[in-house]
Amino acid sequence: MPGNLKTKKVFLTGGAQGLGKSYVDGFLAEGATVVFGDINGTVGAATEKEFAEKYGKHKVKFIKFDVTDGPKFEVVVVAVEVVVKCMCFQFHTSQTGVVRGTFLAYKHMRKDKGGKGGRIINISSGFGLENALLVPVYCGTKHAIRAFTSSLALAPDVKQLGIEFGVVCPGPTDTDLLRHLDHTKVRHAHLITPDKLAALMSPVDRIRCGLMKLVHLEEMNGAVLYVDRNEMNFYKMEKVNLGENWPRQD
Ligand SMILES: NC(=O)C1=CN([C@@H]2O[C@H](COP(=O)(O)OP(=O)(O)OC[C@H]3O[C@@H](n4cnc5c(N)ncnc54)[C@H](O)[C@@H]3O)[C@@H](O)[C@H]2O)C=CC1
Ligand SMILES: CCCCCC(=O)CC\C=C/C=C/C=C/[C@@H](O)[C@@H](O)CCCC(=O)O
Repeated sequence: MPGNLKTKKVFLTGGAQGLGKSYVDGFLAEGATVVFGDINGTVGAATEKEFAEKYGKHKVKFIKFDVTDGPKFEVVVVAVEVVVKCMCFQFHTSQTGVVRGTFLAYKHMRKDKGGKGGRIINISSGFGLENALLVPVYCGTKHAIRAFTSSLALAPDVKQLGIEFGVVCPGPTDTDLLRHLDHTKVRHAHLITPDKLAALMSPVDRIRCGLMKLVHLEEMNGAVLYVDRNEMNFYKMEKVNLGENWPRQD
């Protein structure tokens, strides 16, 4: 359980804007030191400046990188661990980045290899829990992220290694992703008008509250949080995978 975050170092990806930026803000507000990466150097630098003014220069650092760039990702994760030697959270915006980043963080945090343990939180979506006629590819990647992370949480040695895995599944949220949705790429786009979509969105703060609730769980391993403007619930994965984990433990 992280308890007081003042001594914690948090690492996030996709932190320049939108939900990632809001998460950076949430951790900084609780006193953590945050390193965040993003592919967008201009917006990332502006976000770093904004938070450095609000929370202090030494509390926040931005690194421009693409989560699909393996070698750079490794350097970033290693650097964070070496510099701060403490727990690490991470968030990703692409599936390749999620898988690679999760294994890198796992490798550097595991206690049996000299790490300090920590929590790895991946960002899925409400579409990682249900099907989505309009965006099947996106939906498939979000299911993959959710299932990948929940499957890692099943490992019998996680306690011993000091690592916990959790997932956040936000509902529709007011960020550029939805505000600037390219309707030509959405299948059967007539089924949802921009007005209807806008009415469903939560403010980013609402999702950040959910994330911080997950972060403060006494035991986080295996937690899957769904949060939208009306609901904030932890789900048991049995609901999604029909009650079976493979291989079965009977
Ligand atoms: N906005 C929404 O309704 C929901 C969003 N999500 C998820 O939350 C996450 C964040 O989404 P939003 O804040 O809405 O999007 P956004 O588009 O506002 O922000 C995404 C950030 O990720 C960065 N990024 C993109 N590709 C990158 C890469 N290869 N390497 C490093 N950084 C990269 C972008 O530069 C940007 O700063 C995504 O995983 C999204 O699928 C989940 C459910 C709902
Ligand atoms: C319970 C509902 C929760 C929904 C939360 C979300 O994740 C909202 C995101 C909704 C739409 C996202 C669309 C993303 C689209 C682009 O990546 C686009 O290029 C998709 C390509 C088409 C496809 O996925 O098949």
